[in-house]
Amino acid sequence: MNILDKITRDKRIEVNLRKQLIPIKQLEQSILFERETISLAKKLKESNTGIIAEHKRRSPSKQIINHGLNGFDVAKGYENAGVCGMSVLTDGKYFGGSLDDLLTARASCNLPLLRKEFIIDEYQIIEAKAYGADVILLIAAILTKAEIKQFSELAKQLHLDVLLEVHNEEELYKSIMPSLDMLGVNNRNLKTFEVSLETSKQLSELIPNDFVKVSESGISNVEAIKILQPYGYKGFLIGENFMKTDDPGESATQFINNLNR
Ligand SMILES: O=C(O)c1ccccc1NCC(=O)[C@H](O)[C@H](O)COP(=O)(O)O
Repeated sequence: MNILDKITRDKRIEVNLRKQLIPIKQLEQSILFERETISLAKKLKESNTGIIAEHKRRSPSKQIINHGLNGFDVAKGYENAGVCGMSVLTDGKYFGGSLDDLLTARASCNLPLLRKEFIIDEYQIIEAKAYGADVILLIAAILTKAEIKQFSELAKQLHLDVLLEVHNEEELYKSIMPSLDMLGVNNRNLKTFEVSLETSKQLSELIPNDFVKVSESGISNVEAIKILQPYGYKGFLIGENFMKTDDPGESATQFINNLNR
């Protein structure tokens, strides 16, 4: 059983409980459900830097990254740094995140917010909208082609952008469909947790130009971005590199300043 199998096994139990606690009708009545969303894909297309900065407290590969930060400061700091969007991990068991982290980010900034979650049920997409997200993540490795279609079409009806994440060619081929906005290549091998930019390089030419290309994980310096931009990547998802510092916003500011130099 790999880490994604374990996470999705636990997620099914969690989502079934959540559905009983807060029915869909109640989510649909939340104030944020009516909010006009902001397109991350559009922001990335218009940007020269393309940074999506993540709120990530811990992870299966690194354990604790940073537990002591105030979510408000992180979101405000990222916004002041000039990032294009913010990713908020909402999984509790493996990443120490929560939907409260998403709400805090929503209350603190006007960035497009990605709900970084292991989505296996339509309920989580409605929940994402009700808690202020603008974008959802769909992970090809844990979904069938039919689920990717069903979930991405629901997201589009709710005016949410869709970032579809792949790790290899097979996942990419099964996923390409018009209801996606961004295709993300995850550089982290989920069996070994090793990260390699080669994954992004190798898959780039197989991604049709209709989608905004995003490279995810293991990006720890500006050089990595300079290497990936010629492969057509417009978005760069960075978590640990910013979150391991005492001031992720300041770290993102310095990173973007270096990128613009
Ligand atoms: O980060 C992990 O260890 C991890 C393990 C299993 C599934 C997903 C995982 N991470 C989620 C992400 O995709 C990253 O948080 C994101 O791409 C940022 O990565 P990084 O910049 O390397 O923190």
